[in-house]
Amino acid sequence: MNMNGTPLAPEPTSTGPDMELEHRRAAIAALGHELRTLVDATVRTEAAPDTLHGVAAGVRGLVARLTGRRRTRAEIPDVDEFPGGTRMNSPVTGTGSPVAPPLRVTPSDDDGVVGRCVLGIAHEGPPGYGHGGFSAMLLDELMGWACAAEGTPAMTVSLQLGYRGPVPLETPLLVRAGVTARENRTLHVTGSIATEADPTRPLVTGEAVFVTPNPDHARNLFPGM
Ligand SMILES: CCCCC/C=C\C/C=C\C/C=C\C/C=C\CCCC(=O)SCCNC(=O)CCNC(=O)[C@H](O)C(C)(C)COP(=O)(O)OP(=O)(O)OC[C@H]1O[C@@H](n2cnc3c(N)ncnc32)[C@H](O)[C@@H]1OP(=O)(O)O
Repeated sequence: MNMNGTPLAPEPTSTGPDMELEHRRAAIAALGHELRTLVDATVRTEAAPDTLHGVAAGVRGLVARLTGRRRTRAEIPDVDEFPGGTRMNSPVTGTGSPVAPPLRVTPSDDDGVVGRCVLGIAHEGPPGYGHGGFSAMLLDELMGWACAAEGTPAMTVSLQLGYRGPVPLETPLLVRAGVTARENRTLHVTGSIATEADPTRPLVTGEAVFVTPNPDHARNLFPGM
């Protein structure tokens, strides 16, 4: 199973096309890391309006430097592995994403998968706590990884959450997900979010149904697959 690594990808160790891929991923992750720092600084700053206008102009200049071909809707980038692997710009796991925490996914000691991340002020709902929608995103994503880890990539058709306690920001979090039952193309998945410091007290629990699209449907949905 492919894992999402640390914010800055490791130094390339392979040769040829693999090295080029690692270089591209490292560059995407490096930009993502700086953008997340910018996002965090942006949502925290109390700088004067003149400073904010100056920074906005600087950012406009940076956007103009991202020239060349842009990927089209539904195109699968060559740095990605789909389905069930690295997604550099995923809003949840993507090390290149400005908004992803990003969630780092590893296999669990027991069945299923584990995700680790820290939410920041950019992910805030109630002051000091994570937005409930972000909790849903973390769980939905990790549940998808649990399906993929079993060799059956699938899409969410239903997701039910219990919010038992607020999820603290700037606190290491432990997300868990595992497939509990399957019937043909339908998978039942459960998951939870807790803090690393208190892993047995779930703050959010989830139950979901995932379905692996039939092959014709999958080809229609993901023509680039
Ligand atoms: C082999 C190709 C694999 C293709 C790759 C597929 C997915 C890969 C995607 C990501 C995997 C990678 C990593 C995971 C990362 C992130 C996870 C994020 C997850 C998401 O963010 S994902 C976005 C939100 N998600 C949607 O956008 C789905 C909208 N949906 C549909 O596009 C269709 O729904 C579809 C295509 C899923 C199935 O369509 P279909 O035509 O293939 O299948 P069909 O309709 O026949 O249903 C088959 C059986 O599911 C049962 N069923 C249906 N709905 C149900 C419900 N609500 N509750 C309980 N059971 C339900 C039926 O009752 C039937 O059961 P039965 O067979 O027993 O009668």
